[in-house]
Amino acid sequence: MAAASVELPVVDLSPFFTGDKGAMACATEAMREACETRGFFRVVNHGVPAELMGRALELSAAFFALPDEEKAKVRPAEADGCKAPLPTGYGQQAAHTADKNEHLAIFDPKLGFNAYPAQPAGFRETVDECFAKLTNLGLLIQEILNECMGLPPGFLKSYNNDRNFDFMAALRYFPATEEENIGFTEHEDGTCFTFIFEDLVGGLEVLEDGHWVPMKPVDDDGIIVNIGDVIKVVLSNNKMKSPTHRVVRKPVHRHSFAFFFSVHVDKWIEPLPEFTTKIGEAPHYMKFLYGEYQQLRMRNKTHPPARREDSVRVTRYAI
Ligand SMILES: O=C(O)CCC(=O)C(=O)O
Ligand SMILES: [Fe+2]
Repeated sequence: MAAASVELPVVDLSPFFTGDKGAMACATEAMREACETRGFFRVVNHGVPAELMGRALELSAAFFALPDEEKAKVRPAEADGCKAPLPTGYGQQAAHTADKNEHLAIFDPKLGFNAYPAQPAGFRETVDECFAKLTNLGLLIQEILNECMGLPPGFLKSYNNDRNFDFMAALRYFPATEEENIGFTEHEDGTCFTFIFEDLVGGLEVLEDGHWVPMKPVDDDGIIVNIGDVIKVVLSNNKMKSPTHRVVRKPVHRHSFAFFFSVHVDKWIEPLPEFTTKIGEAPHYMKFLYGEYQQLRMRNKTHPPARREDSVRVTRYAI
């Protein structure tokens, strides 16, 4: 029997735009609770126009519907010399991997890494606008998380004030077949946190108490926030959750956008004193270089280990 779908806790961000201090405190508390219990929540009144997200999904559906030869042309001008930390442009998961999706990766437009399709018209402007709006939302969520974690004001911002490693992916999942339906294998995100917005097809699932629980597709213009390994597991020394999730495929194509709020690859990551020495707790992770972790995670995709349990996860650094 299929598990009942979960409705994520909703955090209304409007007080942060109106300046209502009491309501800001309530929203912060709701976010803290969601981060500590589940690591997934939904934000509404977040400042990213619903019309913009809808347009981005429509344009990405039109792009992914193009013939493969057309899509394959969307590569950075100097594919070999491109200094982007991860592959940019169009990509499809390799046939030998379990994941069955295709994607278009977008970095901050000002870095010059991006390749955009010529068709459909308006694609570039729309995704660039999404990137800018989601970056602003990321900065706001970072500030609220800073408060949730009880850190000195502005700590997370100065911990990593380099936004050049954030990126966004437009994703399309292929329809399920009789034999298999994995769209994105189970994983935790390696980010600080991730934003997801999607069409109404569904398929995102979260592992809770050993069971896969489907998430109801968001139909209220909300954005899903998913806490990642950096802030949650490591900086907070496991106080906050970095949930295990996956995407299962449905009878029809599914479209989504994921925005990854990340850190500089040269950043050393380790549990903060606020969550260890200052409270008399032993660190649960050793110090590691973010870029190394990211590269090992990429290898999970390009050279998947024979046994799923051998995939590199943040537990590699667990003490
Ligand atoms: O497409 C989605 O809804 C989720 C994708 C995801 O989990 C990821 O890109 O890390
Ligand atoms: Fe994910």
